[in-house]
Amino acid sequence: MLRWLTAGESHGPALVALLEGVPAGVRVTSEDIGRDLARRRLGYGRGARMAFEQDEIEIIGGVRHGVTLGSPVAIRVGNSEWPKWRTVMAADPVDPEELAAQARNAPLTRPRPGHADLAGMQKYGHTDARPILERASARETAARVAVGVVAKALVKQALGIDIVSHVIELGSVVAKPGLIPTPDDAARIDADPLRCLDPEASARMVAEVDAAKKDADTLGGIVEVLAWAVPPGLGSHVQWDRKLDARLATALMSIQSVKGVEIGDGFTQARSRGSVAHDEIIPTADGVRRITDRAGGLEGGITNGENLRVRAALKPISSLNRALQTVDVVTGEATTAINQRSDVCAVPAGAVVAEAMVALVLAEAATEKFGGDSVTEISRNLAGYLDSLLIR
Ligand SMILES: Cc1cc2nc3c(=O)[nH]c(=O)nc-3n(C[C@H](O)[C@H](O)[C@H](O)COP(=O)(O)O)c2cc1C
Ligand SMILES: C=C(O[C@@H]1CC(C(=O)O)=C[C@@H](OP(=O)(O)O)[C@H]1O)C(=O)O
Repeated sequence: MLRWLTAGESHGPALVALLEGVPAGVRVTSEDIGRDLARRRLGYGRGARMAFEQDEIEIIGGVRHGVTLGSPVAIRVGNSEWPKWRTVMAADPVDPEELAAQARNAPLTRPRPGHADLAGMQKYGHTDARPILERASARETAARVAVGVVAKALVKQALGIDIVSHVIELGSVVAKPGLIPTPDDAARIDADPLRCLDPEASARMVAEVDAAKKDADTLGGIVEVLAWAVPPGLGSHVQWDRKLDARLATALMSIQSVKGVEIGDGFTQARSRGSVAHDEIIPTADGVRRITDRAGGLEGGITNGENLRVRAALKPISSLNRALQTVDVVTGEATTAINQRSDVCAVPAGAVVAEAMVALVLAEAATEKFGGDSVTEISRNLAGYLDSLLIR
């Protein structure tokens, strides 16, 4: 069983991630992890913090000389800005006078609508949003991307699966419909400021970000993730929590600011007649294939041998310079929300995080089906399974 957890606060010394159940023989290095963490920092509309803060990566268990051992993989993503927060975020008690002298320790009593601030303060009994926002922050997604790199390497090396993502909508701009990125498009997508495959839409997205920034406003959007060469048979129809579509939806919905998930063309399918909603099956020299890809490669909670295609909708960032109405939780008075530095738009970064989440779900499902002790064993079991398929 593959399982993972993260820990750490946004302005703490580091994030850590622990991934257990990784088979032996996956080739992965700190440099590979650094590459995806750098991709997560990019994207037009990200705030100043992305430029001055560095992720300091250290693999602290489970890998030897660039190859996984089969033991738990532990990764530390250190935060280069920690010295500035050493007192405010200290784990151990600090001198109260020293703490009081820190401007950045001033209680945050004006919760932001749309962030975890107020609900978290109510739930955990705080009148300062700091203890909530530190963990709610999407800084945590750096740890997910770090373990996602291991999951991507596992599914690529054991099963030949490639995962790509792109931005298909940003604010009111919609990329040309039907653009399906292949693994060969990955570098071109990364080079685009919005990670969009449609250059004309990308230019309009840049203008939309500029306009939102000028208006002290923020934007959301929709990302799509594709997994190429997924074998049929991952997931299962037999129980709610074994269905792969449900597991993907949970994983994607858990990303900060994601409010909608779509499997394939799910919402369009719902508005269509059955005769044009499904992917008809035809015999070909390469085996049974689908004429279209509306189901996103999933039927009955099981991969059907076509490419996997899922989408996640991110709401606009909730920290606005044009601050929204709120209540000061100490005085009870109406006021405006905390309006500290923030991203205008984090949709391109959200796409990179979504890739990691899809990789983690696929890695879990693949090790379930094909065994989880070594890459060689998984590949051999996959080959045997494909050879023995009654219907191909
Ligand atoms: C990559 C990424 C970056 C984000 N950056 C910000 C930000 O700078 N400011 C902000 O208020 N919210 C940001 N968010 C969204 C908040 O973390 C999120 O809205 C908050 O944790 C509440 O969770 P919810 O929106 O899922 O309900 C970001 C989300 C992602 C995925
Ligand atoms: C640090 C990251 O994203 C942060 C996510 C975030 C939020 O509220 O989610 C708020 C911002 O942090 P701050 O309020 O300190 O400027 C982002 O910079 C990151 O992605 O590495």
